[in-house]
Amino acid sequence: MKYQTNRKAIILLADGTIFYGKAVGDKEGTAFGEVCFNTGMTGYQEIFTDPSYYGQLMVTTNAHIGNYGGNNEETESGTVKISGLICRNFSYNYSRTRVDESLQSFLDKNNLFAISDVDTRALVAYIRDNGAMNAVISSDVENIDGLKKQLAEVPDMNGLELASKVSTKEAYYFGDENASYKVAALDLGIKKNILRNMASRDIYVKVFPYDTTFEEMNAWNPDGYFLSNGPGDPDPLKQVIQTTQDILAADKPLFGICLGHQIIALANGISTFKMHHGHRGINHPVMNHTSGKGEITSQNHGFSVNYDEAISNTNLVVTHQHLNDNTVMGLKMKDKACFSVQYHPEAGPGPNDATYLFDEFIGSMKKKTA
Ligand SMILES: NC(=O)CC[C@H](N)C(=O)O
Repeated sequence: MKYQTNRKAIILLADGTIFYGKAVGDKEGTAFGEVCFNTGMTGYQEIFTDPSYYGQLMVTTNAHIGNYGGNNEETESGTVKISGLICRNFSYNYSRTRVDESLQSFLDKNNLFAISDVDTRALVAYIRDNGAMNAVISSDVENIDGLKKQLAEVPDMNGLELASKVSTKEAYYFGDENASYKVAALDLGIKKNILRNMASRDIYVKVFPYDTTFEEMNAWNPDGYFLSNGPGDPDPLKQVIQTTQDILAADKPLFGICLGHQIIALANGISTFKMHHGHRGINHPVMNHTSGKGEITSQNHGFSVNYDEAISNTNLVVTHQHLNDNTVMGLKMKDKACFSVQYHPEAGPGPNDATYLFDEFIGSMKKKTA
């Protein structure tokens, strides 16, 4: 096993700024995407496999990545979804009892190009000041002009539809078919832990491709509907917005997480916008206006729901807000069994403050079936 790398690599940002690093495993490679950062101290495998990160270059702010290896159960989907990894110290060495392989071998299997030895603090400070932007990471350090040309062709995240890239092609089932509740989940890039959370609460889930209509899902006769998380801009997902409006018109219980939350806002005529650099980490503070308590939450989003439009919309109330910047974190419709959150109640980085939302979803289905 190797413990260090010597191959030079660069990060070239769309505005021309360059940072330097080294190619993990001495690999040659080039990867494009929107550069974003996650502040979680743990959970790197969950981050790398979260479909919501599809097409993004991930900067991890924790100084060490890979030191507890890789575990096949700690994934949010079957494959790595980030387009490239940027870190400070990549641990070729690892130590843990429940380990299946090194992080390097996990990333190699997934053909992920990663670079280490980067001044990630300077890079993150730069993104925080200048905003999220497209970038390229590459070992082809002599080819700056060529990389610049290719980078100019990478589409902007604003307006980009990506759910179709990660959604299942065929419907599938999750959980016990004799469970008390049946939920139809629209897969916009669903995380496995959402399915695990529902199955452990007596829910049998049927996961449908992102472009399934309400009629097709309703034919299975579910007790409730779920709109998942997922990558990209929510606004171009016109068919999903229509399906959501049809679910609401039929007065069925509906729960949405992250991209699903943004879709519920759009279905109510509230717009979304691209944030300056987004929220990605495992300790984001949120105010729950119903309980009056703060919650520590996991977040991963680069778009947000327009607060002024949400607060003046007569169909719904803003139930949760981010305590750092007051952005909309939760919505509830006044006369329908429909609610949503921008954060990830299913994530389990330590605090489990928000898992009560799955119980509330069951409560809303109980009322409907009673
Ligand atoms: N985790 C998610 O579902 C992310 C939603 C959306 N792609 C955003 O970046 O805001």
